[in-house]
Amino acid sequence: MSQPEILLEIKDLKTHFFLHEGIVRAVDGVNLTVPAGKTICVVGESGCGKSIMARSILRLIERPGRIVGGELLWSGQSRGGGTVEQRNPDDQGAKRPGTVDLATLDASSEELRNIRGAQIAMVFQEPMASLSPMYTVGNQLTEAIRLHLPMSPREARQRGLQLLEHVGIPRASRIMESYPFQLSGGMCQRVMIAIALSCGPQLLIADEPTTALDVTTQARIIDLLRDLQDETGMAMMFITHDLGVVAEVADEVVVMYLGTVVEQGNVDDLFHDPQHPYTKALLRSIPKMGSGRREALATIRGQVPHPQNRPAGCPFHPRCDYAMPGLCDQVEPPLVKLGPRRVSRCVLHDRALMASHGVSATEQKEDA
Ligand SMILES: Nc1ncnc2c1ncn2[C@@H]1O[C@H](COP(=O)(O)OP(=O)(O)OP(=O)(O)O)[C@@H](O)[C@H]1O
Repeated sequence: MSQPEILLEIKDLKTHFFLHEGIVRAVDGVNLTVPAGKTICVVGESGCGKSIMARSILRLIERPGRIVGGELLWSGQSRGGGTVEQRNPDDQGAKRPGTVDLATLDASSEELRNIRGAQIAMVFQEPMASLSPMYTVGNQLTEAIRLHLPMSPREARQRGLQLLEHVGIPRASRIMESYPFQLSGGMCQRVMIAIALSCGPQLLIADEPTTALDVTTQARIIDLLRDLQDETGMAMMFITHDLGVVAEVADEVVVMYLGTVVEQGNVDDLFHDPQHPYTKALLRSIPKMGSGRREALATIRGQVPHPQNRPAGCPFHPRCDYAMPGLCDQVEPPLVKLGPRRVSRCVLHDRALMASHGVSATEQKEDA
C-alpha cells in the first residue's frame, strides 16, 4: 500500500513557558505527522499539551511561552481563491511546493500571515470569545475573506453569504447583520467554521470545537465538519477529550501525555489493539455499549503531574500498571515504530533495552 502524502510533519517540537517559578515544558518533544486529507484526533487528559502543540503550529504562543526546539515542516499551499471548494477526485497530483519550517518563520511575517487562514485555519473551543463583540458577523466574515482573497466588498459579502448557508445557517443575510452576542453558541461556532473555511485551507485545526456546546449541537457540528471535510478534502487535526467523537471522526489517533506523543496509529488499530499503557488506560476509562454487564468504569490512578514536576524516565511511570522499577523510572522510553504509520513510546516495545536491564519479555507479560 502506498504511503499517504504528509502535509505536516512535527519533529521534536518543544514549546516552553519561562515563568519566575521555573520553566513549564508544556510541549516537550512532540513527533507526529498529518497526512493530507485525513483526520487525526489528538487525545490525552487535561494539561497534556494538546492546545499548546496546536497553537505552536500557527505560532500563536504568547510570552512567556516560546518554541525552543524542533521543526514544523509544512508542505501545503494556497488553493487560490477557494471557499468551500469541492474535492476534485483527479487532483491527486497537486504539485508539492517546497516544504517550509513554520517554527523558523517570524511570527509576524507576511509568509506566516499568508499561511494562516489561507492554508491552515483554526477553530477554538469558545466560539463567542473568538469573535469580536464589536463587529457584525458580516464584517468579520468579509474581512477574513478579503484578507486572503482579492475580492471587492460586494464579492466578499456574496461569498460570505454562500459560506454561511454552506455551514447550515438559515436566513444568512439576517445573520450577517447580527452581532455575536445575538447568536447561540452553536450558531457562533458555525460562523467560526465559515470564517475558517473561507479561504479553502488544506488543514483545519479544531481545538475542542464542541466542548462549550450542548450535546445535540455538538453532534450537529461534528456532522458538519465531517461533511465539509468530505467535500473539500482538507485534513483535520481534531483535539478532543471525547473518545466517542474520536471513534466517529478519526482516521488516525495521536495520544499525548505530558508534552509528548506516546502513541500514534490508525483509529481501528489503536482502539482494538492499543500498545501504550496510557492508551490502554484511557480506553478502559470509557463505557462500552452492549457489553450486557454493569461494570464499574476504570479510572487512571493519580493525576497528570504538572510539567514542572515531570517524573524522571517515562513520564507516565508513576501511574502505569506495567512500570518496571529501575527501568521506567530511569530511562526515557524510545519512540518505537510498530508499523508503517504506527508508533508507541514505551520500553515494552524494546526488548534489547529490557534485556539490558535484566527484564525478559515473558517475565514482563506475566507481571502485567
Ligand atoms: N500561558 C501559560 N503559562 C504557563 N503555563 C501554561 C500556559 N499555557 C499553558 N500552560 C501549561 O501548559 C501545559 C499544557 O497546556 P495545554 O493547554 O496545552 O493542555 P491541554 O492538553 O490542551 O489541556 P486541556 O485539554 O485542558 O485544554 C499545562 O500544564 C498548562 O498549565
